[in-house]
Order: sequence, then C-alpha cells, then structure tokens
Amino acid sequence: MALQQENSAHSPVPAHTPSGSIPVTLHGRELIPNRRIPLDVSWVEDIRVNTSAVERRAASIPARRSVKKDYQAAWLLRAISCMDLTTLSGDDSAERVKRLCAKARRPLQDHLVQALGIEDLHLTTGAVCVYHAFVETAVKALEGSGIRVAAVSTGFPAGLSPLETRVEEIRRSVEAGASEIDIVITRAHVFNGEWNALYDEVAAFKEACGPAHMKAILGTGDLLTLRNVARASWVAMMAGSDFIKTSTGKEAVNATLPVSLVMVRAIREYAERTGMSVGYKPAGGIKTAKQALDWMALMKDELGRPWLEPTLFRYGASSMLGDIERQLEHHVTGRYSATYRHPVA
Ligand SMILES: O=C[C@H](O)COP(=O)(O)O
Repeated sequence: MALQQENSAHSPVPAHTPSGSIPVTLHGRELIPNRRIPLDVSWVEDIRVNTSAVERRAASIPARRSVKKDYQAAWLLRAISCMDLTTLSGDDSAERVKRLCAKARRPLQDHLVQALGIEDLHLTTGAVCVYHAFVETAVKALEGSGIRVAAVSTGFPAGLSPLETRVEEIRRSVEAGASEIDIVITRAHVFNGEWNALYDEVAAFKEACGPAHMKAILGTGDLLTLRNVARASWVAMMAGSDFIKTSTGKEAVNATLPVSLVMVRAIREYAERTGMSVGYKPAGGIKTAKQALDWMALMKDELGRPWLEPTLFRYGASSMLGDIERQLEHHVTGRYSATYRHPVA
C-alpha cells in the first residue's frame, strides 16, 4: 500500500517533501528567521483576546471532518518528522535515553515502513528532548542520523534558580552538543507585568544559546489568562526566541487548543508586523494521533503550509509516537493491535 503523494486539497502534506524545502512565506511575503528587536511595551499592553471567540473556534477544530485513509497516513508521517521525542522523568537513565534515540532513528516498525512503501523517506523524528544529564548520551546515540538533540534548561520546569545558574546551564548543554535549548520563563514576570525583566531574561538566554535554536516555554497553564499567554508570546518573540512553546509537561494544564490558537495568532501577527518567522511547539499531554491531526489542522489554517515543517513546528511528546504507530498499523492491516506492542522507549 504505497502512499499517494499528490498535493490535493485533502493532502496538503506530501509525505516525501524534504524538510526545510518550502520557502517561509505568509500572505505571499517571504519571511526571514526571527532575531531580537527592541522591546515595544505598547505592542504588549495593547493586546486584547476575545476568550469566548477563541474557545468557540478551538472547539470547532476537533469537530471537523478529519483527513482519511492515505491522506491521514501522510499527515501522521509528517507529524512524526515534527516530533521532539521526549523523556523528562525523575527516573530517566542512559539506557532509557539510548532506547529513545533508537526509536527516533527508526520510529516505525520495519513491516510498516515496507507496507507503506516509504523506505526511501528515511523517516526520523525531528529531535530527541532530554535533561542536560543525558545530552552527551543522546548526541552519541544519534551520531550520523541528522536528528537534533534538544535539552530542557534554565531550572526546568519551574525556572526559579538564580539567573547566572540558568545561563550557565544553557552554555553547558550547548557545549555538550545540544543544538536546541528549551528554556522556561519566570512566570511571575508575566503576572506582574514586568515586561522589561521578561525581555531581558529571554534575551540573555538567547545570547547564551549561541548557534543553538531556542524554544521559549511559557508555562501557559500557569499564566491564568489567554491575554497573559498572548503578551508573554510577544515579549518572548521580540527577545529573539526561535520558537515559542506552551508547557513543560509538568503544569496542571499543559497544551490546549485555545492556548495554541492564541499563540499561533501571535506568531502570525508578529510575522505581519516584522517580516520574521517564529516556530511553534505545543507540548504536554499530546498523546494521540487524533490530537496530532488537530494541531496540524490548526497550524495549516492559521499559518499555512510552511508551519508544517520541522523547522517551524514541533510537538513535545513522550508517548504520542506509540499511538501514531498503532494507527498506521491499523491503516495497513485493518486491525488494531494492543498498545503494549508499540513501546516508545
Ligand atoms: O516537552 C515535552 C513534554 O514534557 C512532554 O510531555 P508529555 O510527557 O505529556 O508528552
């Protein structure tokens, strides 16, 4: 069962499109990657969010008719390539990280790869995301694969250690070989409207990242209002973040569609205003193939095709790959297998 590759209205995600080959445009305008710009507090203070309209629109996304059959399989393959396959547990070990890296290199079982006819795709996840202690292990395990290693940093998940310690943590992870750094912001700067302090913090983290890409985790479940989510998004983007990310996976509420709608609309308005692109990473509690499709639909509707590339879109997920594999097995065989047959690590 080879997948159809044409780019129809139902399949905006050809499975074999090489990553990064799509020019980043919005409304026909070519965008450049984000870089730090001076903080304009008026942009932040002027933000208003119509919460009930956002909630209504977000609720309509999962209710829509989903893509089916080969098209759905193509979208799910794309979701795998946009995944930061993650382990962030207190009982993480080098062995678990090595198993996770093996899964990142070969995310689908061989019989599925053959049945789908995607041997030439050399499908991998976008990155593996770990604590600093396992960066070197992951770098070694992924050598030659082109899969990037992301490290959570800056006192993850609370982000409350001294600033020098947090900055030093970034430097160490970059030295150890991480090419992506997921930082956490000080949530209190948002509650207190301390926009200059938030901007300076994120800018200092970005500088410490050097050539590594930086994803700014806002901890949206802690931010109380959608307006705060939008305001924190704008400050993080002005301070030079390459991506904005919802959650650590440790808050009581993690990635949700309403929060994501607010964040991706902030990315869109920022691009319209500055001509610069920022990536998006929903993370925490995204566990099913259905959720993967919902988020891709949201990205495509709000930002367009360029935001379905791993250069601009990632899921942070520790267990979603198992469900995607299970759904693809059902697509190929017509039968559902037991969840335990699709371990992630
Ligand atoms: O950044 C990624 C998250 O920590 C993953 O959360 P999850 O375990 O709920 O998938």
